[in-house]
Amino acid sequence: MSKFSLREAALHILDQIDKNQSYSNLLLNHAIKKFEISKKDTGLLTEITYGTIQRKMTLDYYLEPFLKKKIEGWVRNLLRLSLYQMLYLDRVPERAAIHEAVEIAKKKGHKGIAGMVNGVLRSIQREGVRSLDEIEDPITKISIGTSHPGWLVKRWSEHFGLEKTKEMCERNLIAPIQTARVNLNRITREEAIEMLKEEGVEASESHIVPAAIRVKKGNIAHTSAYAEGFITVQDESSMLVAYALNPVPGESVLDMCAAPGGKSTHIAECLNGEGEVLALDLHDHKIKLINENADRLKLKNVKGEAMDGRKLQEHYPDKEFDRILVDAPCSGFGVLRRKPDIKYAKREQDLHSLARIQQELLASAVKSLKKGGTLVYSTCTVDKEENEGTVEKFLAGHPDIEMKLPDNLPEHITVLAENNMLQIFPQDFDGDGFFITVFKKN
Ligand SMILES: C[S@@+](CC[C@H](N)C(=O)[O-])C[C@H]1O[C@@H](n2cnc3c(N)ncnc32)[C@H](O)[C@@H]1O
Repeated sequence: MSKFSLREAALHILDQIDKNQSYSNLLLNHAIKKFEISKKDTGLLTEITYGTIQRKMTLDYYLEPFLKKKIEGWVRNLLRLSLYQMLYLDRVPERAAIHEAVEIAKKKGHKGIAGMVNGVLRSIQREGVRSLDEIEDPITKISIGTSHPGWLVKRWSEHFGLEKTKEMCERNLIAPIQTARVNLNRITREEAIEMLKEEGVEASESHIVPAAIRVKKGNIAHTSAYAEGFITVQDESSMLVAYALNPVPGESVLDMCAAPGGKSTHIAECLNGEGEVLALDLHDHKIKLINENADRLKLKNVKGEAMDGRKLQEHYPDKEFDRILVDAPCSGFGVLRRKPDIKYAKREQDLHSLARIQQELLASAVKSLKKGGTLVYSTCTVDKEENEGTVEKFLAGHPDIEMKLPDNLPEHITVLAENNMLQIFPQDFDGDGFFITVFKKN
């Protein structure tokens, strides 16, 4: 048995995020190994860690009246994760959460800290927390109530209105369902569901995306159906991108920002072995991920190459592609349910520089697109500057480019498009927030 408890592991992850700004998902996998967390405890560790990050600002609001002085570092994180359990986890008794917190405080600090942690948590247990109704300003109320930085809530409410912003912020606190793409060249969805059932995973067909299944129980990443390449873990919104690109067997396709290869492999599946996908990303270690994914799925027509997409013509001066996907680097605000730390790490000025890179990538892509070819621009974010803004600037500089409504998406998705641009919100159908636009070169 590990000599570290799962709450110590959770605390370690929270501290690492503060110190190194590392990503929670990577840290979690690392901590499970480092602290030898059992399979049984992994679920609770994930819930406590993600939940505490998700609700950090709300927890701080509740803690504030009980703190006599400013507390930072590991002690604040310990208070946050303990309060999270007390307020949001029915299956953890309050006294167990407090007892564990005091034990950790004794082990990591000294008697004084343990006494303070005990005092704060017991007072909250006795007196309860203050109401969010004390906050009058509506933006601040959403910001504190759903733990999204004030500048982001303000920006979103200017872009989408207060109601939609509130809905999105609330939805961002709910864990997403696990979905997978079935490699329809090899098996049907029914067969995939049957295979998974034999391995203890319960899944059903998605009514949103034709290749998708939704998991109700179990983890598909540990099944042989996954290991042998029958399925790929992918969000439903993300799957829509390859549909929008609509590649036809025999074509040559460029995926300009491809790692870890979720969409490159989907495109290759659509090509059914006829045609090629050139999958670029910046560094060799990322290309390795694309190649591993393609190998697992037994796809022979994906070629990974480390390259800055903005320098494509230096490497391939004469090559032209039938279809190009620019699934651009972005702020990632559509995936806050999976990567909650992003909302605190990003600053507003980061979005301006991302928008510049997105425009440069599109400008490079279009140079290598055949006449009559299709270009798709997508992001996993919900932001007008990076999405509509980037598209408008791109169109203004490229009179030979025309935007069109994606014509290969299910109708219940196409209706969400406005001015031919598709912005999916996490509350639309439980998929990630995504933006998809299709262009034609005349
Ligand atoms: C949204 S992710 C791509 C996800 C991928 N399409 C998938 O579905 O698995 C964006 C990727 O763009 C890459 N990237 C950033 N700047 C780039 C550039 N100048 N050229 C090529 N790739 C770039 C990042 O390394 C990152 O892997």
